[in-house]
Amino acid sequence: MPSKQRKIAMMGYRSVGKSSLIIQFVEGHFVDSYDPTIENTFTKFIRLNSTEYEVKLVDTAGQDEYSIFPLQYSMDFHGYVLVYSITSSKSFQIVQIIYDKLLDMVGKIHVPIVLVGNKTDLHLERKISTEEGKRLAEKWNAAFVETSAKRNESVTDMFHAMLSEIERSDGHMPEKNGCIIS
Ligand SMILES: Nc1nc2c(ncn2[C@@H]2O[C@H](COP(=O)(O)OP(=O)(O)OP(=O)(O)O)[C@@H](O)[C@H]2O)c(=O)[nH]1
Repeated sequence: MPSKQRKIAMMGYRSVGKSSLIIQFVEGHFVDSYDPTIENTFTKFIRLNSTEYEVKLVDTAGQDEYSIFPLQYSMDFHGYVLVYSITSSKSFQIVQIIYDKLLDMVGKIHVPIVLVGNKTDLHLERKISTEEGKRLAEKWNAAFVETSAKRNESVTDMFHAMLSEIERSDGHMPEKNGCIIS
């Protein structure tokens, strides 16, 4: 069987770790330096639940409250990973603004989304509790994962959760009562 093609956008405030999560997942290492992204696309083949996927991950430029939702990300995407850093309240606000704009632009009631709280290794600097993240994901009917790109914690789970959300919205998986990995 040919592999299923999936196109996923990574969105969120600046410096929350979008590129680091993708690079950890695709290349298996952590980049300590910070190089702001304009746009990059990565491809990875994954086997999950006996299905072969060709996953295209689009790493987008960090957004803020003033950014206009880029039109090109409202079409042809199967799912969205919305990332904040658990050390940044601002990034948690921004992810909610991005969500509202995304729903307006896509024009569908349900969009497959995984909410990701990254940088769990920085627990002494934590500003957003796991509970707050979970509550927001429940409100959106999205999956929720806390990750550390640095320590490679739950990074694979997070991308698998994204593929499962997409299958679910295609009607290929049972309805869930909140998919939470933390
Ligand atoms: N401690 C820690 N640092 C991280 C983690 N993930 C990313 N970083 C660091 O955070 C900084 C920003 O990471 P990026 O992956 O470039 O963030 P980004 O969201 O792609 O940034 P933009 O391109 O500006 O949107 C870098 O210095 C990373 O090394 C993590 O899990 N833990």
